[in-house]
Amino acid sequence: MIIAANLKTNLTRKATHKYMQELDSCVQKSSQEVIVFPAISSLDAYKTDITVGAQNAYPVEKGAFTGEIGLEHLTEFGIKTILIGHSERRHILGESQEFIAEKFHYFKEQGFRIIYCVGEPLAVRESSKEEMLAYLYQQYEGIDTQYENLIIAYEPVWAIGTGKIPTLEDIADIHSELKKKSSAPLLYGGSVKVNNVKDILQVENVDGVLVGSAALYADHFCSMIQAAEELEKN
Ligand SMILES: O=C[C@H](O)COP(=O)(O)O
Repeated sequence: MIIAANLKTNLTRKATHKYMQELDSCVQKSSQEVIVFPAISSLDAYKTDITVGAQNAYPVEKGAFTGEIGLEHLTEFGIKTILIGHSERRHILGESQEFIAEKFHYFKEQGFRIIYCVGEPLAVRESSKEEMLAYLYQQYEGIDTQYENLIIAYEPVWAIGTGKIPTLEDIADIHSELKKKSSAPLLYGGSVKVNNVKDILQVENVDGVLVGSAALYADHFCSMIQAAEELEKN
């Protein structure tokens, strides 16, 4: 399974080094694929089996894009994994589908592993299933859903950082619909915690999880990796 941590705007470089060190011993004992997305200023060439990814980068090698980083900055640390389309970039930072697709194509051309996020806000969730799926499918526009290095993460916006999650039946239903769009591994994200990860990982068509706040503590994140490990052994 794929167990990913998005550290967002948390953990300094020093704290991230400590975090990676703590996590490393956990990952050594596991056969799960573990990916960590540190804050941009905490990117580094970590000596670890954990895949380190970028939460964001501008689709350019380098240039005049104040406040952004480009391919050159990722290459310095051997980073070949990137998160694209996260709801915080769509809804807080105002990234359009067109720009997200541009980023996707740039990093696809560079052969990056892309974790591509889709998800609906609460108002859309409360509309009909058809409207909700239409909203989600619009987030696939301009994206190569057959890209071999693609992982998709379904993250309902209203479940992110709120402690609310869809029912397991709803996750199963939406994941089965999304699998029709792409056979890429499909992660669930949004309020995944130590106490619900096992149930979520057992839902059909859930190939892993993308965890935010509950992954900020290495021991909590490690418990989630162990939960996935136990499920695979049984
Ligand atoms: O990328 C991760 C998601 O936004 C989930 O965040 P959360 O686990 O804090 O709800």
